[in-house]
Amino acid sequence: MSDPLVVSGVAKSFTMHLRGGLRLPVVDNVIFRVARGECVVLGGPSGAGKSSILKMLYGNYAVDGGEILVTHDGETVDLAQASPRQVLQLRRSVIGYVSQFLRTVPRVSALDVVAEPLIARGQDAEASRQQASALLERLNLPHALWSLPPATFSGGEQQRVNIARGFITEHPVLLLDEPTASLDAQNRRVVIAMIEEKKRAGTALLGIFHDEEVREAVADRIIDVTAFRPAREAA
Ligand SMILES: Nc1ncnc2c1ncn2[C@@H]1O[C@H](COP(=O)(O)OP(=O)(O)OP(=O)(O)O)[C@@H](O)[C@H]1O
Repeated sequence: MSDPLVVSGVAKSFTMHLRGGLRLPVVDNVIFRVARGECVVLGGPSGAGKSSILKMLYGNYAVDGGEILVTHDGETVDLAQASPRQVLQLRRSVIGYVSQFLRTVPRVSALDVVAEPLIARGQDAEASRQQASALLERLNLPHALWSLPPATFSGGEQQRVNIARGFITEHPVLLLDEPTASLDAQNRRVVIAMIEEKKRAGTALLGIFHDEEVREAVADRIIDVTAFRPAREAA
């Protein structure tokens, strides 16, 4: 059976249009795979390209070349070549993403922000809210906040809403961009346990974790992204 995520030969550079079209190569020949039930961590210093790789794998950044093969139910799609419509389909059913910061929607309660991905997939609204409640409870979000829009929440509270929203579905591939950066030790431990459960359920996880304790606890493998540093072009 193919691994859910196979990346090969991926390259990315940014073109700075406001600086006379200056080209900034970020990564080149990115190559790795993530198996079911495995948590692979992207490591390397600030600016090495870790977030850029995650964003390419979620279809937020276009790639300059290479393949991002995503396999689910025996069907393989090259996300690097996928149409916007295919990317949206993949996000709905195959690739989940916990970004570093929650994108808040005015007037939508924390509970509904968390339940929404299940409701969007056709699950009964009440059952979805119950699942959302269980996750918010587990992540120690005070009950008083559940009915409020998260825009005014603290960084750590928003991050816990974001984690609950990302973990509520059963996407076979889950991308995590520093999900524990604003959390206290108790909630970091909750997230570690939630990641372990996803692994046992067969999810392929790929994440960035600056917190060493979390990284050591969850990582099956650490990939040093500096291995994909592009050869600098002659000035
Ligand atoms: N949208 C963008 N436009 C221009 N340059 C960008 C863009 N996104 C990232 N970069 C550049 O790409 C390089 C890699 O950034 P990236 O955020 O992927 O690094 P990182 O390894 O995740 O860093 P950190 O650990 O600090 O989050 C940086 O030099 C950054 O300035």
